[in-house]
Amino acid sequence: MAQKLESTSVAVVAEDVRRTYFLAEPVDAVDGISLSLADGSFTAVMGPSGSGKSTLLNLIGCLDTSDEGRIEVGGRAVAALSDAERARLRGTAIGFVFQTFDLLSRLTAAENVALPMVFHDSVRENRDQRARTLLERVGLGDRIEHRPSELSGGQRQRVAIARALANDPTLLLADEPTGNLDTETGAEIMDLLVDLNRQGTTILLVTHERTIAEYADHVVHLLDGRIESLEHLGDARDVAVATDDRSPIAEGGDDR
Ligand SMILES: Nc1ncnc2c1ncn2[C@@H]1O[C@H](COP(=O)(O)OP(=O)(O)OP(=O)(O)O)[C@@H](O)[C@H]1O
Repeated sequence: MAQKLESTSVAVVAEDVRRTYFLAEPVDAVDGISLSLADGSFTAVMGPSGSGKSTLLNLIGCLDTSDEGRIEVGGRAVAALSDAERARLRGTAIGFVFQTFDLLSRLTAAENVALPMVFHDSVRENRDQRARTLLERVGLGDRIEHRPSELSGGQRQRVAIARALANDPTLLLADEPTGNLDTETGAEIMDLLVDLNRQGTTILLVTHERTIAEYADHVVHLLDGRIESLEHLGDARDVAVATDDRSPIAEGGDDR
């Protein structure tokens, strides 16, 4: 088992990460979390409201910075990066999908998807072509010129996923991506995420729904900003998630 872990490349490492918010009184939103996600893994983060799920995701996604501890994404320690380097890492290696889709309402689906490519490819034709390809990949080849208001919730989330893939990230972070969708549409979005994961994208997803978490291979349960437990689902055989000592968390599956 240890051998398998050593041979697995790691997409994300968090070591004793802490984030405290100071309002009326200090809140330890993330209170010493250590975690390592293997390349190509699919992990869900669950926990009650306020347990630190979104804060953890935002720290890993370089949308926020930790007060203590170390986070590495794709082998790069994010604290050591300048603001510009961190923005570049966020814009190239990481894709984000949010509950509220966050599309620009005046832009078409293709324009929304092409937007993050502006800084990476100066040729408009290339961007347009890639946006079309990505929209086809998420099953929206016939909705390329539609604006968000002309799309269903599930279609909007597909556009958001295509946009998250714009710069070919290795890590996809999804915060309650099915939270605004009915059960059936949510299941379609999860099938799409499973497909992307099978094609190699590492996925870290926040959800409060057990049925959604069960699409992942691993579940991290948070409570009060700490990891309460880790769970390996189905036939997840690799030790894709490990805590501080990087040792296997559970009977990881060699004998399942
Ligand atoms: N910007 C902020 N300023 C102050 N406190 C914050 C801020 N963001 C989060 N918190 C607090 O940090 C704690 C963790 O919040 P977080 O949003 O990470 O929880 P969560 O598990 O994602 O919750 P939910 O399931 O309700 O979205 C909560 O107590 C919250 O009130």
